[in-house]
Amino acid sequence: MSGRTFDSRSDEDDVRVRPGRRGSRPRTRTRPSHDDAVPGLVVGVDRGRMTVRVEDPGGGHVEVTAMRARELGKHGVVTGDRVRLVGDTSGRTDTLARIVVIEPRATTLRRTADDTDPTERVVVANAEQLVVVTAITDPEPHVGFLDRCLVAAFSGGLTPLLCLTKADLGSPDELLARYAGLEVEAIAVSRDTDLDELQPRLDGRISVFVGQSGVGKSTLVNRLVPDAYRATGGVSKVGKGRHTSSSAVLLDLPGGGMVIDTPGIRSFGLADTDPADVLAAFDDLAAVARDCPPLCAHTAEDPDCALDDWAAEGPPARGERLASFRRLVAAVTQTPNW
Ligand SMILES: Nc1nc2c(ncn2[C@@H]2O[C@H](COP(=O)(O)OP(=O)(O)OP(=O)(O)O)[C@@H](O)[C@H]2O)c(=O)[nH]1
Ligand SMILES: [Zn+2]
Repeated sequence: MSGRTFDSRSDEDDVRVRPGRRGSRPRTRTRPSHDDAVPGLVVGVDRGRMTVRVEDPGGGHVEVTAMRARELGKHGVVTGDRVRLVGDTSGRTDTLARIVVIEPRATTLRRTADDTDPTERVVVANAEQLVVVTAITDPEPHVGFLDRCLVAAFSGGLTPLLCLTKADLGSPDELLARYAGLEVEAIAVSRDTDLDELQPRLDGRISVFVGQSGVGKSTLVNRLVPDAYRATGGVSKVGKGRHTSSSAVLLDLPGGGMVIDTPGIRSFGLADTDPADVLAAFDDLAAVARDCPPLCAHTAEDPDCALDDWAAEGPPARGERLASFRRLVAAVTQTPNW
């Protein structure tokens, strides 16, 4: 009698549906479905080890140490990523889980690694707001840095918020005037006054804080998140606090919401960002720019840029807004002065 015996399954049978629960998805050897992988939020990354927050059945959460599974290929995992884990997700000491899925990112904060590597990399995922911390004085504001931060926010889908520190040392008016045309929200704070204006803007949202050295960012984060233990005043941060890596760390605000502090991220080099990404963040200008000639780069040198007519025909505020927009577009192509 010819025909197949029970032992003569084809290779295909091996990778197709195994008999099992009705309605279950086909399981294949090559592409595991990860239906049973556990969801988590990456709260810190340190030399290839991720700290991932996973809900526990009791309504709290545990922090699980995890590595990236090889199947993710080149896809990096960053703080703020929503991921799925397999393996030991108990969070017990000396256990290690594997990250098998990185969920699509709602926003991305990108920058170049340093002045020798011109590739933009994602440094934080899924933050809603970019809080750009700058001192009114001591150190003097670095406007190129601020402009590039704003571009990074606009092009990555984050809402920027300027936080001007050391308000006890000077007036914020000059800085504020510079950003008036952009309609970017700004708040002045100082170490000795309350944070009543800032706090409601952070509640319930994920905000990533960036700032150059000495601006008072650690002082501020410590006040917002009392158990953050960020080192201040130039003291080394290594060994202080729960997370000791130099990468971005996610911290819970007592009133709800989260802060992502970025101790190792003090500059923003942009390389792959396109001026069109900046334009997309300015609804009013983008609508006008539809009348521009093809290939118009919307700079002051483009002779028929529709934005020039729009500014000339309206109140002076339009001119300020256009000038600010063009400054940001120029910042995209600037070589950063770190
Ligand atoms: N006058 C004044 N000084 C402040 C204020 N906030 C912070 N400082 C001082 O500014 C210095 C820098 O503060 P940090 O909080 O360490 O600044 P940082 O931005 O974290 O800088 P790094 O520690 O280099 O990362 C410290 O000497 C602080 O005491 C403020 O509101 N007013
Ligand atoms: Zn144009």
